[in-house]
Amino acid sequence: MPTSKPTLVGVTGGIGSGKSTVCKIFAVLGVPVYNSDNRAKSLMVEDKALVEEIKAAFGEEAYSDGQNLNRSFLAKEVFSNPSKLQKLNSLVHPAVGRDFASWVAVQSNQPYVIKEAALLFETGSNNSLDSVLLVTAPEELRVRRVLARDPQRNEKQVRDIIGNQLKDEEKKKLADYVLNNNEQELLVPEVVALHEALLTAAAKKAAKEA
Ligand SMILES: CC(C)(COP(=O)(O)OP(=O)(O)OC[C@H]1O[C@@H](n2cnc3c(N)ncnc32)[C@H](O)[C@@H]1O)[C@@H](O)C(=O)NCCC(=O)NCCS
Ligand SMILES: Nc1ncnc2c1ncn2[C@@H]1O[C@H](COP(=O)(O)OP(=O)(O)OP(=O)(O)O)[C@@H](O)[C@H]1O
Repeated sequence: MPTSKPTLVGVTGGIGSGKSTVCKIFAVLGVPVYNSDNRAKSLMVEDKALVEEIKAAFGEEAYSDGQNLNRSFLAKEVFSNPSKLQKLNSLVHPAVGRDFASWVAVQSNQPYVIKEAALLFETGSNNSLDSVLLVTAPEELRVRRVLARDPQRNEKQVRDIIGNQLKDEEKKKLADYVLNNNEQELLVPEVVALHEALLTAAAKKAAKEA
């Protein structure tokens, strides 16, 4: 039954696991999805204080024409340099956290909503969610998918990104649900089954709080 405060579900997974694909199916089922990666990129352009902090830390080159996020420059800077990545994370993640809270505040009458993020356990933001679904796939399949999807990245760059993310074995210990997106099972029925489980969990939580 819909509540005024929705249950908060995280969907995470390493690069190329298929979490965006899974979230597109949840969205078709009517579940509101907050895409942290996309929102982060918007905030890195729209949030003036954040823009100034990024320019101060990474130089004017972080923006092409002074205003468009220079993603390829930043990707080269941070994904092969953990301390630079940590610096960028420390600027961007608090802004995303505030933006997500404002988004949740206007999601009334929803049983549950989804926060999709490449990094959830790594940032500790799982602690403010009710449950987390981890999407996994074998690493070699993930690398192949990303190289096919992102022609601008080479294999070393993809493996560097993987190296900056928590390993699936560690994430599995922290996740409430795991979806193995290894292309051996049909994805849509698996997401529909998870949707039903999440609706049941949200209804139980709402009944307890009523
Ligand atoms: C460095 C940036 C500009 C590169 O942009 P680009 O379009 O090339 O890559 P994209 O954002 O699509 O990221 C590619 C993949 O890398 C992984 N990734 C992104 N940010 C991070 C990070 N901080 N740590 C580890 N992996 C990351 C994700 O799996 C992601 O899907 C961008 O990734 C970024 O701003 N990252 C820092 C902010 C962040 O942490 N965003 C994600 C969570 S809010
Ligand atoms: N079950 C599947 N069958 C076939 N292709 C798939 C499947 N799942 C994902 N893909 C493809 O693999 C690629 C990576 O998937 P997706 O973009 O959803 O991953 P992601 O986890 O969101 O990655 P990133 O962290 O880079 O944003 C996409 O091109 C997608 O179409």
